[in-house]
Formats: sequence, structure tokens, C-alpha cells
Amino acid sequence: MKVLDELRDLVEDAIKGSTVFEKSKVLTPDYIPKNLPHREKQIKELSINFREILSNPGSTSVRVVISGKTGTGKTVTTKKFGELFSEIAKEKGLRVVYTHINCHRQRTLYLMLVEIANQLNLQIPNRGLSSQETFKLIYDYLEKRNIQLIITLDEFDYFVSTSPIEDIYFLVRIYDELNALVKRIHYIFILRELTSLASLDKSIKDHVIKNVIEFPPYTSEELYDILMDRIVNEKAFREGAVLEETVRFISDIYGFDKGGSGNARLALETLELAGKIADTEGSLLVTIDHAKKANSKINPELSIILDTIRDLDLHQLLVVKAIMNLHKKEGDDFFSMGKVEEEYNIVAKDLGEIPRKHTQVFEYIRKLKLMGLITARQSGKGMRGRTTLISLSVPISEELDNLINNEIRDRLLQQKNY
Ligand SMILES: Nc1ncnc2c1ncn2[C@@H]1O[C@H](COP(=O)(O)OP(=O)(O)OP(=O)(O)O)[C@@H](O)[C@H]1O
Repeated sequence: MKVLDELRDLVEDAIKGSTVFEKSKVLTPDYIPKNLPHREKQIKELSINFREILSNPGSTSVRVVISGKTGTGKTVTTKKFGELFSEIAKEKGLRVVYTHINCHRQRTLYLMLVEIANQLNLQIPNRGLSSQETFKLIYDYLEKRNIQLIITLDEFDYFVSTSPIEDIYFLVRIYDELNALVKRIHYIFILRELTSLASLDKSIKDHVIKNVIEFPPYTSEELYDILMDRIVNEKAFREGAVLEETVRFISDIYGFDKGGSGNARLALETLELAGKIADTEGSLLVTIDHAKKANSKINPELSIILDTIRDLDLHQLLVVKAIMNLHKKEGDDFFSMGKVEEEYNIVAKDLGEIPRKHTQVFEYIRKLKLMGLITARQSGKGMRGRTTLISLSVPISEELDNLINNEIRDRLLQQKNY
């Protein structure tokens, strides 16, 4: 019974316990934030493409393609645009309804149409209507209420790769089908890769690919602004709970310019998980160490990183060991290149190895950075100008320690045997 009581205490303590979060819901994937840093240009491009709906409604059916890798804000940006655009239309006395369909969830043309009807609050009779009949019902509804409808087809690549060609044709050439004079239906097609449309017939492609808006992967600076916006403006965390260097660290790991994927979703997930780890450890601050632990759980590239450690040569491993030693000795995360080189010289000599020259060590560090094992950043402007500071991108655990030591031992043994 005692054990049960202890467990109950534990649960109660955890419920009462302190937390670094203030409004954690703003970190959930479906949350649409007030600001979308670094997507202003894309929102403007969307607005320009759609403005004719307001100035000359019924004259044209707009088609825009949005293309970009995963986590580059395609979904959140189109939703935000839809929200703002229909709001502005309403102020001008026009009805524009924005519908967002995920082609992966609504897997067939029919299911997509049912979902569009749902979002329009239009009841569809249960007797099995065909897609064509359903679309006609939707169109009549728009006509009766004088509505302009924007349909966003998210993950359109999926629809293209799984649907019969007639369905794609029907969807994009809807006006030939409907024979309607007033154009009320407009599309935003969201794709990860433009090349996924390559297999389509030219007559279809011409209806889809008119205006392409690119969503490039985010740089480290851009991710920093996105994370900071959720922390400071959206108040995801208590004031001061997330250290600035933690945000910098996460942005550097995922920044496209730093060899990362440029994926804002992974950066936000890492931040959220780092917060949860801080809570579990009873810490009032979210530190780089929490971010490293979160990264090792989330970053899909990490298991690959551990594999790459097994491929490193002896002196590259010694550089990694030097950074680990410095971390253990000084408790810091980032060290200047000079310091790492100094420690590397000691580590090498201790093992009876002749340390490599400065330029070679520099090259090792560059390679380790490319492999994603090391994160580098510039120091703040100090007395001696800017210097490059480096840190390991993985948490320093006993497991990592053992792995590195074993690999070093193996390399030394191999050398002896030759
Ligand atoms: N510029 C931005 N500002 C604020 N948050 C952003 C921004 N870009 C992306 N995000 C956030 O990152 C996450 C991923 O964004 P989103 O789902 O829009 O990406 P996506 O490009 O549609 O990805 P996928 O191709 O995987 O569907 C979401 O939580 C979103 O709110």
C-alpha cells in the first residue's frame, strides 16, 4: 500500500508542480498564430492573385500553386490568408468562403466534396449521389447565396498520385462540366514538389500550374524569429523561462543555411518538448541541455548521426571527445575553436597520438558540422571581435560517452594491428 501512496503523492506533486509553460496550446500544430514571420511576401502574392475576385467577381477562376518542403508554413499561411481575405471581402459586402481540404484525409473526390459541403454547412442527401451531382449541388448553393469559394487542396500530390485521371480532370476543368457563366470556384493547390505534377497531361497541367508561389525552407535566423514570436508575443512560456541561447540552439539545428531541414514544425516541436523535459526535471528554465534532449528524441536525422559516429576516423573522434571533456569540466555548451583545439591536443597526446596541425583540425570541425554532429554559432561582439563557438548537437550522455570511447579504442587497436 505504501508504494501506491507514494505514487499518488508523486502524481499530486506533479499536478501541483511548477511549469515553464503559460499558454501551451499556442504550440500545438493546428494553432494559427497572429503573426507569420517571413511569410509576408507569400501572403502578399496570394492576395494579388486573388484580388480580382473582389474587384470583378465572377469573371475568372483563380488557380494558385503553392510549393515547398515539409514544415515551411504552406498550410498555416494559406489558412491565415483565407481568414484575412474573407474578412476583408465581408467588409466590402462580398461573401468569400475559404475551405481547406487535406487530400490525405479526404482520399477521394467524393469525400473531398462532402467535406467542402460540410464546411459550407450544406446538407448533402444520403442517397448515393455521384461526385458530379454533389458538385452541382455545391455550385447551386454558391449561386443562390452569391458566394465565391476558395478551395485549398492540401497535399494535392497525394490526390494526383492516387486518383483516377478523370477525377483530377473533372476537378480542375470544372467549368467545362458545369457550363456556368459566373465563376465562383477558385483553387489553391499545395504541393511538396512541383515535379509531382510531371505525370499529368498538359491539358490538365495548364489548368493547375498558372501561378506558383514558392515556400523556401527557413534559415536559422527565420526560425529564431518564428520561435521567439511564439514565446514572446503568443506567450507560450512564462516570461524569461526560455533562455535566449536555447532558442538560438534550436534554430541553428534546423536552419537550412546551417545544414538543417528548414522545418518550422520540427523546431516548434523541439521547443515544446524541451519545455516538457524542463518541467519533468523540475527546472524553472528551459536550457540548451533540455533542447538537446528534445532534439535527440525528435530529430529524425539523429539516429543517422549516431551511425556516422561509427564512420569517423580517429582524429575526428578525438575532436568530439575534446568537446565532451570541455563540457564535463566547464559545464558550458559552446566553446571557441581555440579552446577545442587546445583540449584536442591534450587528448591526442594522452593517447600517444601526434596531434594534427591547426588547418587539419579546422577541416575536421567543418566536416563534423556538415554531418550535423556539431553546431556552430558566432559569439556576441566581445573585446576580441566575433569568434566561432561550437557545441555538440546531441546531448552528452553516458551512452554517447561509451560509444565514442569504444570507437576510439577500436581505431587505436586497428592501427596497432597494421
Ligand atoms: N512563418 C511562420 N510563422 C509562425 N509559425 C509557422 C511559420 N511557418 C510554419 N509555422 C508553424 O510550423 C508548423 C508547420 O507549418 P505548416 O503545417 O504550415 O507546414 P507545411 O509546409 O504545410 O508542412 P507539410 O508539407 O508537412 O504539411 C505549424 O505549427 C505552423 O504553425
